[in-house]
Amino acid sequence: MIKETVFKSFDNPTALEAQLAERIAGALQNAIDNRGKASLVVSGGSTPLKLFAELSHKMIDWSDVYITLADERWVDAEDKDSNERLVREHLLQNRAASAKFRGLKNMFATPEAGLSMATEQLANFPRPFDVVVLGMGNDGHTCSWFPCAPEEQLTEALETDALLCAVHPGNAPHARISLSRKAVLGSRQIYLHLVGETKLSVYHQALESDDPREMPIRAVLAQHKTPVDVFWSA
Ligand SMILES: O=C(O)[C@H](O)[C@@H](O)[C@H](O)[C@H](O)COP(=O)(O)O
Repeated sequence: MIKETVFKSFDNPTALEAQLAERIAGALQNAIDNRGKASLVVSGGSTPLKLFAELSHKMIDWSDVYITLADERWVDAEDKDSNERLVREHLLQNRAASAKFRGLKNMFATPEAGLSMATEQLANFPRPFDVVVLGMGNDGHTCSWFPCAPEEQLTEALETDALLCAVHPGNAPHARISLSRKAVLGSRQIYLHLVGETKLSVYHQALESDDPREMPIRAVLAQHKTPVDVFWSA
């Protein structure tokens, strides 16, 4: 059984997005005030789009904010499945247009071949990351730590000291590049952003054991090093 930390519940996604955007913007500006720059890691998928839009209007010093992704599908940045495309279209808009975004996809043919270049792209990011926003799939994956990936790839994602890893999920489209567990936990604050009853029951199932191979989100929930606040809305 995993001991739950902070769980915030909202009646609707709009209320959640307003509060989470406020929290993230506050943390980023605080980092800039204290350390001169800030870093933000966001997830792709469908859940965070309105959060991105809300954040993009916040009045903070966006030109001092470095943004990257928790994971990326190995597709071109214009592809409909690209997480970078989502970030460009929904987050790097309005006031946030001046943020420094570095994506994870590059010109190499595979994520394995592109790992070093992607790692170099993140070299000047403030670490630990100030804020990491994660999503969760209905199979209990987060980032691209898929339970259906070959065992050695999941082991690598969960155990490597490297920043990034390559994953080929068995049951999800596209090869992926993903932050490792160590990279994600190397942050000041993690938010887990969940919407809907299905995600709530998957989350409760995740809390029942600490075996991350079955449900890799447990690798984030079953630790005490980095604070994880769960933001859930109906
Ligand atoms: O590229 C991705 O797919 C993500 O980064 C992934 O980890 C996502 O956060 C979850 O799959 C939830 O996705 P939804 O928000 O679409 O449910």
